[in-house]
Amino acid sequence: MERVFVTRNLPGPALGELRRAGYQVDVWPEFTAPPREALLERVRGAAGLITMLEDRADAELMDAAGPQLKVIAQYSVGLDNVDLEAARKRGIVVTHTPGVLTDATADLAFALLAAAARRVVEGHDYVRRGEWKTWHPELLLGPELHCATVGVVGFGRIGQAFARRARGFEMKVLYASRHPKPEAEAALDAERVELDELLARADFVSLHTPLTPETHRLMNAERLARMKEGAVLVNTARGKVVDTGALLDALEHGPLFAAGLDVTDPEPLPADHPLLRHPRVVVTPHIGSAGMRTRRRMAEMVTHDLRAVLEGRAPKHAAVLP
Ligand SMILES: NC(=O)C1=CN([C@@H]2O[C@H](COP(=O)(O)OP(=O)(O)OC[C@H]3O[C@@H](n4cnc5c(N)ncnc54)[C@H](O)[C@@H]3O)[C@@H](O)[C@H]2O)C=CC1
Ligand SMILES: O=C(O)C(=O)CO
Repeated sequence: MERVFVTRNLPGPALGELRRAGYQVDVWPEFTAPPREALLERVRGAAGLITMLEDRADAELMDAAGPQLKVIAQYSVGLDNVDLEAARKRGIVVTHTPGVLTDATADLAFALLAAAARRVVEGHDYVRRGEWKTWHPELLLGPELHCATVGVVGFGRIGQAFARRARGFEMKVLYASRHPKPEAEAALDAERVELDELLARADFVSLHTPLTPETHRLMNAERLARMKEGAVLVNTARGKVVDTGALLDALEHGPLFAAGLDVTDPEPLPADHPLLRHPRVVVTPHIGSAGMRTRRRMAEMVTHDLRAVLEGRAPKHAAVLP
């Protein structure tokens, strides 16, 4: 019986189905990720791994698993925690979950934009503190969403889905992308511009690139300083795409009005982190894809692809096919 190690429990029936199909499914029982030593120990002898954020799937892990390891099925679309080259060299297939989580993540990005701009969390805290004494024309003013200009950085699946939501609010869409996207441009009446121009013109900037050496700290002090006065930054990509210290500085002394962050650096963000003391920073704990239906479908995708590899068929969502 082939063994599969799963680094956290998954919602829905997918793991039960994998067991019924004859696999020995070993699930890490805790809510937090396995510590490194435990991870290296538990992967030993596995033919397949289901990994996710916080699991460093590198050469050391692959070698600790052993030569029978055929597939790493990553329970996310982002693959920045997986060493794809190491997998390729060892003949290990890597799969992931593109597409299925696009709408859930775009929904959350838009929710963060609305919450940060219109001060939803700040307003809630204000009421909870018992400070709501009267209606006042100057209470908690924020920038308008409708008819604003939004800048989308990384115009792939989630970036375009976010832009579709922005169009529903009659926003003008600018995008920065390595390659032109003429079809999406036409459908969304979007304008491709250089990143610096986007930062100078957009009222709201939403980040949707993968984390790569090129996008690491893409939003550094210099770029944050180029943003429009009163702008709002939304990050549902990866925390390391933004320089956290520079972000705080841009909020306190620079042009930024507010930020909505689903991903942070560091991540998880400690409760005493200075970002959480800023009244106009809204943080969610990396829940972009956490729609109930989405997370079940992600579980189906990883288990179906994992079985495909172990049973000699082609997986549908391969990032590495040696
Ligand atoms: N917060 C969350 O829970 C989630 C976060 N994500 C993050 O969102 C990312 C994007 O996901 P998808 O849209 O599905 O990927 P995608 O591959 O469809 O889109 C990414 C786009 O970014 C572009 N890009 C890459 N480097 C760039 C650069 N330097 N400048 C401008 N554009 C650049 C790519 O060409 C591509 O068009 C994932 O890699 C992941 O890190 C994804 C899902 C959930
Ligand atoms: O899919 C991803 O990349 C995530 O961050 C979690 O769904």
